[in-house]
Amino acid sequence: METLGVPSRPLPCKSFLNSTTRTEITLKPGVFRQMGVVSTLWRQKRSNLGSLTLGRSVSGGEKGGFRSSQDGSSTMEDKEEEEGLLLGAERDDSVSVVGFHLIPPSGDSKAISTLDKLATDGEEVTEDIEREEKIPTRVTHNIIFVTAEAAPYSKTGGLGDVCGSLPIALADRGHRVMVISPRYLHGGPSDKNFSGTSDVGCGIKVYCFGGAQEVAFFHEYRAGSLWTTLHTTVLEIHMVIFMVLLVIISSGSVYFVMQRAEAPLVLPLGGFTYGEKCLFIVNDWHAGLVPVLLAAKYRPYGVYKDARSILVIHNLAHQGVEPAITYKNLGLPPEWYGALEWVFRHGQEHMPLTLGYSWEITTVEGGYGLHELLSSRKSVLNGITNGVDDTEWNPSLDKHIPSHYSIHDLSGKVECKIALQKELGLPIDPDCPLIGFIGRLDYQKGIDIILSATPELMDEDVQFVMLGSGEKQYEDWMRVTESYYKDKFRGWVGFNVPISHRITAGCDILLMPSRFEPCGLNQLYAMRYGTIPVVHSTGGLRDTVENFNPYAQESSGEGTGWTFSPLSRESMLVALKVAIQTYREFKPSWEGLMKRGMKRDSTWDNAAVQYEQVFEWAFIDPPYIS
Ligand SMILES: Nc1ncnc2c1ncn2[C@@H]1O[C@H](COP(=O)(O)OP(=O)(O)O[C@H]2O[C@H](CO)[C@@H](O)[C@H](O)[C@H]2O)[C@@H](O)[C@H]1O
Repeated sequence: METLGVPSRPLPCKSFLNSTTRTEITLKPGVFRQMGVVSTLWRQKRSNLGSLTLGRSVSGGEKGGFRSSQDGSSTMEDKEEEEGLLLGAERDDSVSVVGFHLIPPSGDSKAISTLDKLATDGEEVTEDIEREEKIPTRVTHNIIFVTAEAAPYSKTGGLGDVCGSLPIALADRGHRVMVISPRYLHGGPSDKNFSGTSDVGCGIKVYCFGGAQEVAFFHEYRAGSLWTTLHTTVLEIHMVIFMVLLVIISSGSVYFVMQRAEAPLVLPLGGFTYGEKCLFIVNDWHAGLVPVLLAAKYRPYGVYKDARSILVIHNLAHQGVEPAITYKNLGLPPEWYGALEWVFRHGQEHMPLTLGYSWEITTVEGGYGLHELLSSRKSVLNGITNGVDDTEWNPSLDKHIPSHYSIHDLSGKVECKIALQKELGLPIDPDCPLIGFIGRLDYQKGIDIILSATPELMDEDVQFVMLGSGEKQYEDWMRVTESYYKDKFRGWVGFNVPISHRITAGCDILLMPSRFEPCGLNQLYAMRYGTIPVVHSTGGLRDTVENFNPYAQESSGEGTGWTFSPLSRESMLVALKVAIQTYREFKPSWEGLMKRGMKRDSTWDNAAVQYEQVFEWAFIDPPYIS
């Protein structure tokens, strides 16, 4: 069998960006979710710099270093770079490459060896660390997150939150974690999110859409510990932001570039690479080709033969459906077409859903055409509830809110409410129930239900604030409604993280009538802030919000909010009115609701433990090799 990918001799590694001229050519803010992407792209006049791609063909492979070929294949180049660090392969007993070490260009024998540092084989047992409250990690892995968004670098919704927090939680549990995400530059203030990253010094070339896409990697090492008071584990997490340097023909190709799986093999992060015995966590459709690439382009040549991949579905409704020609443009082997072939059916309506999301997506209503496929894979389909990043969403530390508070002293919450009313120009009235909504303005979030119920809701003595952006019809509706109900309604059109924190802290009730909700984060944040969720009983909302029962526990009550079903204007209004009445007339019950929500254990560490269980299962079966 031809073996590709991992050079047996030192691999050149040098930045494309050194000694080059960059010209900014395109600027188009990304609408990541619906595929309209693209970040700022750079055109580069390149000098004769080293490059690397891996792929199927090995023509010309008798030479030394890698070089790319037009069909997406890889060849090796004999020209070694005159400057820069070289990488030497390290192999385990089965001669599989498990990592690389750095060799100075001079060939100095004092190369940095990784053998004693590198945890690549997924079998290493971590040392017993003093963790009083955490379930200890049994096995550590080299984990590669591939994602279109990762906060704080980029975020348009919950995907950014998860991929900003879960990697840190896993790193804190002893795993070596890398996050690969695009470097979106828009020429606006958000560009500064990337200012802490620096050029790794390794570029690769990816052939797709009929041309070479030159990719540079930027890196930021994030150290620290979420649990510094409990123990002193040093986090090791590498944020790898890549930048595509040539014109992208198709907006989706930026995601394809993101998925080319060379980064663990070529990037000498922290002095050594991740190696090929790693675990890819690929998120949503943007990263969905990684398992296909592993199986079709790497494993047949012995590369990544011990790697595993896990697809995390955050939202099945968005699938990045492309015309068939895209497959050819990606340069994937024709025999693998069947792995991707699927015809999108337009116009599917959602029925109200009643059980957890991992079950919902195996049904006709929730599967968006993939229910049969997912049903056939039920044995490897698991549902994990997201967590709350305590460094970001914590009412006693939150840098975005005017007063801090905790379960032991709630007085700051009313101050947050008053400040919010002031900021929004609403009448200041700490006793008036203040209802909030935060989210994308689209069909998933049940905005149409809110729209139909608002006139009746406005008959009540309440205030209502909505923060969101999305479909223009709903944005327009928010503006009109605000001008109509000046003393009661505020519609903040836009994406604004600080305001989202102040609404979460200042409101009494958070409304989420989502048509479907894979997990949902805002209800978790709300409960953490003593804000009572009123939610449609679906997916993750149903899993996380416990319906209020005032008579339980010898009349001291139980539950953390209200869940209503079916999804209709009427049932939502009933739930809201009961919540409003409870707020006004049953203060002790309300405080009980607040405190139970605030006490909920929603740490990312909990979720990370469940992910580790899935990792364990993923490594039991051998990977598919064609
Ligand atoms: N206008 C605005 N301004 C500021 N912040 C805003 C905002 N609109 C939304 N946000 C923020 O974006 C995030 C939204 O996360 P959600 O999980 O609620 O929904 P989303 O549908 O994006 O995520 C998908 O992925 C996540 C992650 O798995 C699942 O929880 C979810 O069910 C699934 O639909 C929250 O942090 C929220 O505060």
